[in-house]
Amino acid sequence: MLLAKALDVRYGQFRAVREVSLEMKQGETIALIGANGAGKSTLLRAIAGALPIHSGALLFKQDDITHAPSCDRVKQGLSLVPEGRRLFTDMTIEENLLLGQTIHRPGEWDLERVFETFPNLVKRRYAKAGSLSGGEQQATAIGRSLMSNPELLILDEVSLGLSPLVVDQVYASIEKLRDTGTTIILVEQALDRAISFAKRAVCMLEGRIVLDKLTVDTDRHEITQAYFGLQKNTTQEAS
Ligand SMILES: Nc1ncnc2c1ncn2[C@@H]1O[C@H](COP(=O)(O)OP(=O)(O)OP(=O)(O)O)[C@@H](O)[C@H]1O
Repeated sequence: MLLAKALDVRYGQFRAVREVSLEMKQGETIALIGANGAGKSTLLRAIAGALPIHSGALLFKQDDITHAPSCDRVKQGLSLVPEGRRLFTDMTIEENLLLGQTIHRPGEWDLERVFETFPNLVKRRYAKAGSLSGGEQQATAIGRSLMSNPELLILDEVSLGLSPLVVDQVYASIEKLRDTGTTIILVEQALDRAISFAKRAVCMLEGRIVLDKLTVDTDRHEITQAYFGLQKNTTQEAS
């Protein structure tokens, strides 16, 4: 589904993502792990087309999308739920959700299904997004992505700023998506949650991937070592 070959992403002269290669199959779930500043958001934003790729190649369903604009990537089925949600605060939940549908990708997701998946949004359907709680905003941001009927859903720090109870609710929803076969890349700071959610753990350190393993083949200790750069590179083919 996704193939990244030696991706470099830069801010001016600074290489925030360095020679990252990653292959992902349909239905797979990856937890992207790493310390603050490791390059996770930069990588996800480059995959989604929100940042230019300096060098390397990116293929989605075998099409070269290295330099494709983000709207074309959404049309092809790739959708990012960005860190910080980025909702239109003066628009209602329903209006924000409908924005996800403007590209008219066919599929099973529509307003009704989003409200079924996130029942906490039903009562707030006509409320302005700016007046929502953090959890409601997160559910709206995920719902807006789902409205584009994505084949690859990228979730950047979905639990950021949410209370533990609300995080549980958001995870219950995205676990449903995972279990129905949606391909997901997720950035999650809570290591235990990341490991239990995803089939595969990919850890970044200073812009590079330093560990890439199936979660059944690794453990908290090994990931923590990679997270802090305390062991030698354990990147391997996870398939
Ligand atoms: N707009 C920017 N301009 C310049 N440097 C940036 C910019 N955004 C991020 N960086 C730098 O790029 C590096 C990677 O940042 P990035 O946000 O991708 O990391 P991250 O792993 O997502 O971190 P966090 O967990 O804190 O969100 C960091 O050194 C950061 O300071």
